[in-house]
Order: sequence, then structure tokens, then C-alpha cells
Amino acid sequence: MPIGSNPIDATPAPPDPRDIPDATVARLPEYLHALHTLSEAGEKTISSEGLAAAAGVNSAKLRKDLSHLGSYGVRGVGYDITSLATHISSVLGLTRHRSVALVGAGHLGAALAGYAGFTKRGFAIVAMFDVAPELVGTTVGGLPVHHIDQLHKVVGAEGISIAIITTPPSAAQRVADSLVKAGVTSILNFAPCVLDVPDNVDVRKVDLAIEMQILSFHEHRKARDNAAIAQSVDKVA
Ligand SMILES: NC(=O)c1ccc[n+]([C@@H]2O[C@H](COP(=O)([O-])OP(=O)(O)OC[C@H]3O[C@@H](n4cnc5c(N)ncnc54)[C@H](O)[C@@H]3O)[C@@H](O)[C@H]2O)c1
Repeated sequence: MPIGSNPIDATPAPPDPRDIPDATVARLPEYLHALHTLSEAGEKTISSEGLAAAAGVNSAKLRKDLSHLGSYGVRGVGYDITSLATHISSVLGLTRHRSVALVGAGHLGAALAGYAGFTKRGFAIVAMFDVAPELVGTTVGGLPVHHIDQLHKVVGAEGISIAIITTPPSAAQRVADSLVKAGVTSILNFAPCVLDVPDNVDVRKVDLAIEMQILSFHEHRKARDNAAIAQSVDKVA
């Protein structure tokens, strides 16, 4: 007996993307990654508890998230892995391959360009841009490095709508302005600065230093808790 109205293999009606909460959208890639890993391991179906554990979230949250997508699974069987992965991919707009531009072909840019994992997940960095004469005209990670002046031409020719910024922060706003002018509407910014963009442009910022600072806070708290425990043990002894 289905838990919800959709049988396991039925393709649910596509949800209106505006109805899916941002926090749910942020977790969908985790679910998709877990589903791909399970599929590669030869699994066909997965319980909500199993999928929640694989994605590192609690199962009530996972069920709620998937209910926003109209996916309810089947009691006693769970979710069909292939159908659910296809559905999540479609909600995330990953059923079409996305061409990505990268601006700043330095250390980080080169590392990202050489990472094969993006292609596996539906993204391909197709062009890099820089201003350094020693980089322009060369290939980095197998990709041509164009001068930033070529941005408009290449973005149009390659149908690029997503770009990654890996320039120093002092250049990032100027680069973002050029990207927006060239037609890019989504930016992943690695430079440690806030970008000012029009409302129709989405920016995601990645800052590993912030993640480290949060871990530092947890380390600090653990040390404090351990000191408190040691003190109370001393008192008892
Ligand atoms: N988010 C993170 O966790 C994280 C981690 C490491 C580095 N970073 C940031 O990433 C950025 C790049 O770091 P990196 O170590 O690769 O630096 P890098 O100096 O090796 O590379 C920067 C590249 O940007 C190019 N550049 C400068 N101005 C430009 C412009 N106007 N247009 C196009 N290209 C331009 C430079 O020529 C250079 O090739 C920095 O802002 C750094 O702070 C972020």
C-alpha cells in the first residue's frame, strides 16, 4: 500500500520549482549523490532510513524534502533508486548538460579545471579566462585559456550561463560585472568578497576558511567541555 498517492515507479508530476524550499533544494544534490553511489553498488531500491543515512540527514527531514517533489516511496519497499535519481535530476535541471566558464586560471582555477568529477555530475568547464600574458593562449587542465576580453564572444558561442570566479578578490567584482554583461546568470564565487549583481543573477559563495572557522569553534567547545569534565573528576577524586 503506497504511503502517498504515487506508486513507486510512477513519475510524479513536476513540482513548481518556486514551491520547493531553498533548504530542500540545498539537500537534493546530497540525495542525488547518495542515490548514484547506491546505484553503482548495484542497489535497486532503498528505504527512506537507508537513503537518509547515506546522505547524512535524518529520515523525517528526507521524507519531508522528497514530499515537496511529490515522491513518497512505497511502504515496505522504499524508493526506486533510478526513478528517484531521474526525478531529482530533472528538478535540479541536470537532465541537460551545462557548460561552465571559469575566470582566473591560477592555482585554484587549474585544480578545478583538472577535476573530472564535474563532468560526471552534468557540468563541463568548457573555457577559462585570465589576464596574465603567461597564461592567455595556453591550456590549463586541458582547457584553452582566453583573455577576459573574449568573454562575451565565448560565452555566447558556447551557450554558457554558469561561471566560476577564482580571481583575487580585488578583481572579482569587475569580473562578475563582465560575466553578467556577457549573459551569465549564475556565479559560483571562490573569491573572499561579496559580489553586487542584478536580481536575476544567482551567486553562491564557497569559502573553505569559513568552514574551518566553524570547525575551530567546535574544537574550542570540545576542549572547554573536556576541561570541565577533567575538573569535576579532580574534585571527586
Ligand atoms: N573559497 C575558498 O575556499 C578558496 C580557497 C583557496 C583560494 N580561494 C580564493 O580563490 C582565488 C584564487 O586563488 P589562487 O590561489 O588560485 O590565486 P592565483 O593568484 O593563483 O590565481 C588567480 C588568477 O586570477 C587571475 N586574474 C587576476 N585578475 C583577473 C581578471 N581581472 N580577470 C581574469 N583573471 C584575473 C590571475 O592572473 C591569476 O591567474 C583567490 O581569491 C583566493 O582567495 C578561495
